[in-house]
Order: sequence, then C-alpha cells, then structure tokens
Amino acid sequence: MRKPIIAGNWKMNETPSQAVALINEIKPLVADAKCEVVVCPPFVCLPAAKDALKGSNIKLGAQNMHWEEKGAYTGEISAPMLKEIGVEYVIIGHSERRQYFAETDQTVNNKVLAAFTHDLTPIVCVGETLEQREAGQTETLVRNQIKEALEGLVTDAVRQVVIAYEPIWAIGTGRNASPEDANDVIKIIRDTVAGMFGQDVAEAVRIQYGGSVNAKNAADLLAMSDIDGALVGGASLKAEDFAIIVKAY
Ligand SMILES: O=C[C@H](O)COP(=O)(O)O
Repeated sequence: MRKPIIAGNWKMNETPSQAVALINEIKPLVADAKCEVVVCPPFVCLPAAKDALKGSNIKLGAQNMHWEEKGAYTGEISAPMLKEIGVEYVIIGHSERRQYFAETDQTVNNKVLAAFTHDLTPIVCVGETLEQREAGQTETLVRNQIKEALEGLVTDAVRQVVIAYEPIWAIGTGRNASPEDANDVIKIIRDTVAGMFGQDVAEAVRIQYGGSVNAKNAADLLAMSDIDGALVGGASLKAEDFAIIVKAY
C-alpha cells in the first residue's frame, strides 16, 4: 500500500521570516494528516524552516540541487549541504528548471543518482507542453523522461522515488488536468517503471499529480486509483487551502 504524499512547492516565494510564519500556520492544520506532508521552501529559508518544523509531522524538502558534492559551481547547492540541515526530499527536474535553467533529462538523471547517494528522496517531475499534448506526444515524452531520469538506479532506490506528473499547461494556469486524464498518464508512468524494474517495484512507487491543484479540485484528483498525492504550487502558500488538500486523504 502506497502512502500518499502531499508536497508544497513554494517556488521563489517567502523570506525566512515569512516561511516560519507560514509553517506555524500550517502545522496545527495538518497535525492529524493521514498522508505524508512535505514543504519545499526556497534554499535560504531551509534552516529556519527546519527549526520551525521541529516536533511536527511535516517533512522538509528543497526545490533543486546540484549533482556534484562540491566544487566550482557558483550559486549552486549540493546534496550534502541539504542533508546536513535536515532536508529529506528534493524536487528534481521541475519544468520551470527545465524551461528557464536549461535542465535536461541527463542532468535530471545526474541529480536523481546524487540524491540517493546522499540519502535524499527525489521528487522527479515530468510532463508535457500543450503543443506536445495536442500533437499526441504525451505518452512518448513521459516514457522517455522517466526512462532517462531513472536510468542506472538500483531497484531499492526506485521503490523510494517519488514522481510528479505535471503537465506544463496546467501549472499556475488554474486549468488542471481532469482526474481521468491525469490518472491515465500516471498509469503510463507506472507502466514505464514496471518495464524497467518490474511490476512490484512499479506498484511501490508513489506518483503525484501537479498542476493547479487547489482546495476545490483536490479531492477528485486524489481519489483516482493511481494518483498518490499532489505537488502543489500556488495553493501551498495558503495554509488553509494547503490543509484542505492534505485532508482530502
Ligand atoms: O510544483 C508545483 C507545480 O508547478 C504546480 O504549481 P501550481 O499548483 O501553482 O499550478
């Protein structure tokens, strides 16, 4: 049985003091959550967030990392740095990283491998553009993204991985994928994992949906057979909305 996971991707929002205030709002609202709850604030907020999360059931995630442990990579953050401050999850290959910062399936794979080397759990993002969907390329695209992202992982690691299916046209647009469409693509993703690592591994992998998830549509999306949670952007910045999404379970 897969334990559902709701993660809030705060993107480039909140200063450290604002992050602490938001966490303090969220904590009591999700204290009795039946699913795993993760918040992913910006890098500079992580130490203060870790402190604010002490004693709560909420886990801490980062939004990105470099694949090297250290070195001349100005502006980058490594897995050991995240690990030392108590980060457990790290979002890898978000479409905004792919679009604005030239991340590729190869760099995503490098980061996924590095995350496991340092005992961080990656939340690997995949998803198609509107043009790709309309051209009927969604299945081929997500299968390729998954194959490249998970290349070289051992099966024990794959069982731990979290995948987020985020159709790019649904991110921040208020236009979510229908529960049925999201579930269909997530089944394709699970089938791809099964083809690479076997059916039992695929059944263990948690696959989230992301893209305009909000307090109103969460219950319908999360009720689907293969959707194991959500990666929430905008609505994760509003404590009450985020709590309603968490309580859909
Ligand atoms: O990582 C989260 C996604 O990009 C979804 O963002 P959104 O909920 O604001 O559409």
